[in-house]
Formats: sequence, structure tokens, C-alpha cells
Amino acid sequence: MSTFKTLDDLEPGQLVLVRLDLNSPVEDGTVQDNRRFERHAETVRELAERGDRVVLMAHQGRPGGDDFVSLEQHADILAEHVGRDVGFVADTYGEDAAEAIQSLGEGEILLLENTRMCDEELPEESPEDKADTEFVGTLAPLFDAYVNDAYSAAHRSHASLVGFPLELPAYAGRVMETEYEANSSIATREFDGQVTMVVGGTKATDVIDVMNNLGEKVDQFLLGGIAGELFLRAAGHDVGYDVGEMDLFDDQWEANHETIESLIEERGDQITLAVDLAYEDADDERAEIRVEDIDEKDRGYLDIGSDTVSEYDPVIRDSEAVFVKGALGLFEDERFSKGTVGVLKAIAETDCFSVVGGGDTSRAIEMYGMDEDDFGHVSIAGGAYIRALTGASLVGVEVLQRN
Ligand SMILES: Nc1ncnc2c1ncn2[C@@H]1O[C@H](COP(=O)(O)OP(=O)(O)O)[C@@H](O)[C@H]1O
Ligand SMILES: O=C(OP(=O)(O)O)[C@H](O)COP(=O)(O)O
Repeated sequence: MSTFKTLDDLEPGQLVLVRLDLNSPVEDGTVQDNRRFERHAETVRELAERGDRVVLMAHQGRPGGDDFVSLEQHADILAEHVGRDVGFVADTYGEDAAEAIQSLGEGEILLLENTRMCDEELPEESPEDKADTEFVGTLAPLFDAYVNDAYSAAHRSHASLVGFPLELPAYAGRVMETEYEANSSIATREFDGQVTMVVGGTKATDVIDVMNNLGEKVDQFLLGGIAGELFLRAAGHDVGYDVGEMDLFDDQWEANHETIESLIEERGDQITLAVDLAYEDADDERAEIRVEDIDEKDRGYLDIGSDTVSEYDPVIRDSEAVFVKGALGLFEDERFSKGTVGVLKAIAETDCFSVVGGGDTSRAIEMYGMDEDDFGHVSIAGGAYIRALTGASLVGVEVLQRN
């Protein structure tokens, strides 16, 4: 299905420039290991094992942010996952970088400094303008080929993502390949049985855009999270209001209620809303209430309720394909994890084709001890995943497809 070249098309034994997405949480200056390292390690190991000289580019944070740090720690974490040394040079494309690149031996790996420390990396410009930078113009001639493995950054028109593929033979890495195929599959594949989409999270516009883009492909949308409450509000229930310090609902309601109301009218048969919700009671315990019994706008809700999980469970078990975007509750707090975890467990226990995405939602899988292998695909992308589901373009992929 891929319309780009992959590592299967790349002759071994070359000097290869590889773009990864190792952008990670940083706590008190310490880079946190996460599944991006584990996934990209497979691409890097494959190239090294076949005798390529492997030079890696990646970014971390944005200038001005606390997480805008050097990639020195990333090299050590990646080395653990690859099972080989990963050298590091504190330079993006200057003389030190060129020297380190040229002294690489067969199967050796080198990580260059944070691409965003180079001024030409970030401003969003066309691929042609990015190819025309000193950064790309200096580095590209040193290499035989360019590999983009950074699907989760492919919505950014940055030099390291869109400039190099215009200057070098360009290929998709293994992460790029699997992410692209799985995340686009809802739009591109034909499924014989029921297709279900679980949608939650904090942004109503994500859910609206997904419904508008995939409404013809999806049989049932199961709603939860902040977005689900806004749909319940549009259906006439006294939920989905800002209460106390909460400011997640009213502005989103103002901006989107007409669209939500018309979606409920047009796609009512496809949209399943929660029948009960969970909240924190006076003793800080989880308590639940049926939606039809809510008659005051005086409380925040933090999860879908147990009856809703029981209603969503058989829908998932009867599905041929299930896609997940956004959490159904504040799962980081165990008391409010029941909705998200219940739905994920139902998916894990069936042999349906499944894709789980969104940085936060996929984190619930490891947090609650589920096995990633029980899911068809767990995406490491946030913004790029939602773009794939809403039909928006990914410039980094488009440029690869030109090759
Ligand atoms: N009812 C809720 N109240 C507060 N936070 C919620 C609620 N439902 C979901 N969330 C939060 O939404 C976050 C996920 O939202 P979002 O960013 O849209 O998804 P993702 O990161 O998976 O793309 C989770 O971290 C979760 O805590
Ligand atoms: O982590 C990333 O995106 P994500 O938070 O949407 O998953 C990518 O590395 C893109 O980073 P950016 O949003 O700083 O351009």
C-alpha cells in the first residue's frame, strides 16, 4: 500500500542519514525512556546489522522550553535498545559533525545534536525552501541516502524532515512504514465486519473532525472523555459545563455546539453516548450516577461509568476493527481509569484488528499492565495520528512519496 520506497529498496552497505522522532518527556533535566526509543531501535539495528554506516538526526523540545535539551542522553538510551554503541557529537552540521560522520565504520551508529539547535530547522517553509538551506546543503552531499522514520513528526515542514528527501534518494524506515499503514488503514482498507471507533480525550474538534472524515467508514462511534460530555450536553443532559476551576467545557461548547448538534441529528444512529458517569464523592471515592438522573450542573465528571463500559464491551467484541482516539476518562488517576482500561481490555481480549493512538491514551496500556502485542498497532504519534484520522496531509510523508 505504501507509495514510498522502504528499506527493502535500499541497497545495504551505504552511508545513510536517518531521521528519528526521539522527542521525549524530560523530568528535572533527565530524559525519560519511552516506546519511541524501543520502536526506532528496530530500524537502526536493521541498518547497522546489514553493514550501513548510520547517522541519526532527531529533535527534542522547542527553543525556550524546559525540555529543549541536548541529545546526549538520548544516545545512551537508544544504545540500550539497539544493543550496540551509539556515538554522539554535539554538532548538527558543522566540522565536528562532518569529521565524526566521515570516520564511521561499517555498522557503526552516530547521533547528531538536536536538529532544533540549528536555526534553519524550525521555521515552517516549503520543502523546496528547506532543501535550499545551508543545513541541508552542507550535510546532504556527505550521504548516499536519507531515511525518514519519524512518522510522529511528519506533520512538520522542518528541514530535517522535508529538505533532505529532495536532495537524496529517500526511503521510509520501519516505524514510518508501519505507522503510516496502520493509521491510514481505516480510510484505505475495506473491512467485512463492523468498524468501531472509540473517541474521547479533551478536544471536541478532534472528535468532530474524525466523525466528518470517517463517518462513512465507521459503523459505531463510542464516546467518552471531555468530548463525550459535550455530546451529552448537546443531547440535552446537564453535563459538560465548567464547574469550579475546570475550564475544559464552556469555551469548546461555544465554538462547537452547533456542529455537535447537527452531528447528533445526522449521525445519531452511529453515535453511542455514555449512560452513566463517574465523579469524586465527598470521601474522595469514585461514585457513579446514571446520566438520566443528573439534574444539576454542579459537578465535574472524570470517567464513563460501569454501565457504559458494559454497553461498550459487546460492541467492541462484535467488531472486526476497532480504532481508539483519546481517553474515556482521567485514567492517570486509578479511580477514573475504569472506562479507558475497560475498553482497552475488551480490545486486547478479542482478535479484531485494532489501532490505539494518541500519546496519552496509548500510555494507559503500559500503565495498567496490558500487553502491547494484544493490539494490532499502538501508535507512538499524537498530532500526526489525529491528522491521519481526520484526513489532513502529512508533509513528511508526501515528500517521501515524491521519490
Ligand atoms: N472526563 C475527563 N476529565 C478530565 N480529563 C479527562 C477526562 N477524560 C479524558 N481526560 C484526559 O484526556 C487526556 C487524553 O486526551 P487527548 O490529548 O485528547 O488524547 P490523546 O493524548 O490520547 O491524543 C488524558 O490524559 C485524560 O486524562
Ligand atoms: O512529539 C511530537 O508530537 P506529539 O506530541 O503530537 O506526539 C513530535 O515530536 C512533534 O513535536 P512538536 O509538536 O514539538 O513539533
